[in-house]
Amino acid sequence: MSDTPGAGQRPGQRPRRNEKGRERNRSGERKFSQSAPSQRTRKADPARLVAFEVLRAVAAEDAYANLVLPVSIRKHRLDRRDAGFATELAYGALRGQGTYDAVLARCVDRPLAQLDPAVLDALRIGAHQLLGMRVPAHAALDQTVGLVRAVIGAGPASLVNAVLRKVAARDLASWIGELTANQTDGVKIASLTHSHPEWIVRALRQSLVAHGRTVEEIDELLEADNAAPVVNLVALPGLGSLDEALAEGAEPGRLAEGSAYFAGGDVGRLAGVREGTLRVQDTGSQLVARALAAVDLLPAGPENGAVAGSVPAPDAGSERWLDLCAGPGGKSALLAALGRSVPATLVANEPVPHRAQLVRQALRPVDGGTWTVRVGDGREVGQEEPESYDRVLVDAPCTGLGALRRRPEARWRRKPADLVELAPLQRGLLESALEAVRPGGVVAYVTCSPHHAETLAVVEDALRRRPEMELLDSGAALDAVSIGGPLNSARPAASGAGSTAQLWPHLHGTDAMFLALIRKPV
Ligand SMILES: C[S@@+](CC[C@H](N)C(=O)[O-])C[C@H]1O[C@@H](n2cnc3c(N)ncnc32)[C@H](O)[C@@H]1O
Repeated sequence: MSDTPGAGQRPGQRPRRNEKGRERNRSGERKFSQSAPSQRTRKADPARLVAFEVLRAVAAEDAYANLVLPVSIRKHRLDRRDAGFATELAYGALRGQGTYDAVLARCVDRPLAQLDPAVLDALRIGAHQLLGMRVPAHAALDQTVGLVRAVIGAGPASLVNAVLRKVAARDLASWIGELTANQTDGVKIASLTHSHPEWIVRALRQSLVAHGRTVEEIDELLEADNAAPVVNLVALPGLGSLDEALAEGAEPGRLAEGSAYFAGGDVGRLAGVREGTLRVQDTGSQLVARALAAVDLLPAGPENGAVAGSVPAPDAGSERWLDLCAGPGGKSALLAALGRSVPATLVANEPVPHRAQLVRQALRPVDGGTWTVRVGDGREVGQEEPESYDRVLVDAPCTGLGALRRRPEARWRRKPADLVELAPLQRGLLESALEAVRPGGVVAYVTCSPHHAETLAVVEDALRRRPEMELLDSGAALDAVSIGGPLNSARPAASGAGSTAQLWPHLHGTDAMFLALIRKPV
């Protein structure tokens, strides 16, 4: 189905979309509207308007796309198909911004920075429909120009029309060929081809090598960042069930026990999700939490009894667990549920009050009395409660370079300076965790970034400062909780003892989670 008058649809009529939210293209050819400008679409298609609002909020208000998108979808009362189309359009335009801006720069007669930012966002939305989605060219043009006419004005609408016609003259492969024709620098080529900032391409190439992979994998890794991730679910052990999700078409997870992949749209319609016993959580996050919960401890000596303080007093024989950086509580909820059968009590620490509230909400389905939320700086816990915990998770604040596929705008917002700012915090948190863990207990240092500076460099520094600590075989610990066989994620330590582990979107279909398990000697 097309949405131009000549193809059976009146101006302003909403385009029809198929089950996946894609607009239908009867002929598959690229055609433009033959109607006079006065007859063309004057109203904004609500799905495109939603995508446009998301891009505007991201650019002008520093908003997070995943937070503003559902609000805008609700405001414009999009049905499921239109919501799918708006999501693909907004996220795709944000992810593809680097490549699309390079294309647009070839089609606009002035530097892009001199365009009205709203017009530039509309052009990005048009470019993604033309180059990244299979929207018929006439529909992409007519509807995007209609959007601009309705929300920005007639003058910009003509500019957008002229520019998008030039964009539509080639397909994406042909544009990339054109953009990279005279390039010899592999980083620049990958950056233009896969729409990542050059510094991130460079950092991810180095990360692959640092974690024992090869630089040749970079294209696959960057491609994986650009694919919309399927929603991963976890049923809290002993509390939740996958049955309803599986009945709704979810597929059983291939790597983590109790997990599933859900491509069926809004998870909020699942009762388990509403109750909090079935949670959206990346499989990589599930695996690192499970690895910490399952890894062997050494028995504490008799003099190593835990200090009470604010920690819930456990029964004799039970364990005390600490999640040092808990907000918004995804891993806390899984750990607390896993701890029920140990039994273990959990302290979930988070310094940001509204995030601490999210942790409480996440923990609500788990029996009260087995967990507490501490609101404070994790760097102080080690001194306040030395040698108090059996297992400590440090899911450190990081750049999130391993979760770019989930946060479409993040790659443009992150800066190399963030690494410098985060480094002392990451080191301070790991140091505090190593203080807080009891002899024979284990600390898991985790990031959703594979960047050398926030993974290996932090762990190697800590082990240099405390050579008595034992790096465990973190790769084997992940394999032990994998239901899909060995993950091949280990990087043996330079010292020869133990390994760190790194998961990858292009290999494991997970976020690029890093894990180092460190045991304190008895
Ligand atoms: C990567 S997130 C943790 C994600 C969480 N573990 C989950 O699975 O939902 C890092 C968290 O550390 C928190 N944080 C920042 N500074 C901190 C500090 N000084 N001490 C403890 N946590 C901190 C952030 O507010 C953020 O909520």
